[in-house]
Amino acid sequence: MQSEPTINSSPAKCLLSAQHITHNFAGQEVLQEISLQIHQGEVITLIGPNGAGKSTLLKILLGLLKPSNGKVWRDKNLRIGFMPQKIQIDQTLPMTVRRFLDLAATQANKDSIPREQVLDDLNIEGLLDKPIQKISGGEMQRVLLARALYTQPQLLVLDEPVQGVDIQGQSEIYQYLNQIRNRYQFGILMVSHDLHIVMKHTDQVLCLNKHICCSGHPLEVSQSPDFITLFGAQEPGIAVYEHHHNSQQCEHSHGEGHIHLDSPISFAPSSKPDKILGHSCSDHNCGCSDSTSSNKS
Ligand SMILES: Nc1ncnc2c1ncn2[C@@H]1O[C@H](COP(=O)(O)OP(=O)(O)OP(=O)(O)O)[C@@H](O)[C@H]1O
Repeated sequence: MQSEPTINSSPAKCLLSAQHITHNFAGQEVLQEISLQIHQGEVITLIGPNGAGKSTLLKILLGLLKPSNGKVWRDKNLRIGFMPQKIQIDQTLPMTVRRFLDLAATQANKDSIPREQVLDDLNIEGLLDKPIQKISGGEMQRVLLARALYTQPQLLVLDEPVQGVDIQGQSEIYQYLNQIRNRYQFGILMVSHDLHIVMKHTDQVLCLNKHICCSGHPLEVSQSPDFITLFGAQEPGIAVYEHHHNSQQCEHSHGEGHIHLDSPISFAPSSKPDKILGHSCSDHNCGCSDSTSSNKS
């Protein structure tokens, strides 16, 4: 049984819950009986091979796709910042990065991350007046992340956020996500193929191959036979992040007065992003079981 995520020893608020999601495309089953929950301040990473159903599951959780069966519940008025895997923009559309970001901007509130800070943190100021079609793949990832943050999210949903980013940039993005999660208590759900970096910056790993093969703390998942079958054993030199809890307080997930930021991350102009690239909660009651939106078909 998973322990409840805590912020200052109080159970963290559930942001989203999916129960028994199944999905078929033209009669072919691509998701089977998926259940999960995401809480405030929690990072869940979805891993799985190509075609495992990761993007399909995200679309269902976001409400962009109706599942063939199952229910998705979202907290009332939940603001979700979504970073898609890729985005198609017409080459002839006259659109600067600034305009692209402003289209996503919503009214700031006292708990939200300031837009100027997002631009500064992600080192985007120098890109603002460029046509969006002219920026590099790695720059685009930073712009897409900034766009997701401009929506003042309570939940960030990131589909392969480091795709196309160089190794240093990948590490910077994951560290940055970790910092802002600690500071603003977002929930984060992300898809990644990058196992050992992800392991360091996630609370729960959910390993998907149409169904949930294994899930839980990164250390447990990395030793699970199902995980090893899918991804192979982790090399001895790869350190898996250990996240220590006790029943009273979480060392890493903190509310006011308990913020532990790592050293500030800077996305150095010299780092030229180039071409590179949970748990199953069915047994874990977070109080979200009252489903308000049934998508049963
Ligand atoms: N709109 C669609 N119509 C029919 N089949 C689809 C559709 N979208 C996805 N699929 C199929 O569903 C399966 C899961 O696709 P999905 O994109 O969710 O996988 P994924 O885990 O995100 O893969 P990847 O790691 O390659 O991005 C694949 O077999 C894919 O071909």
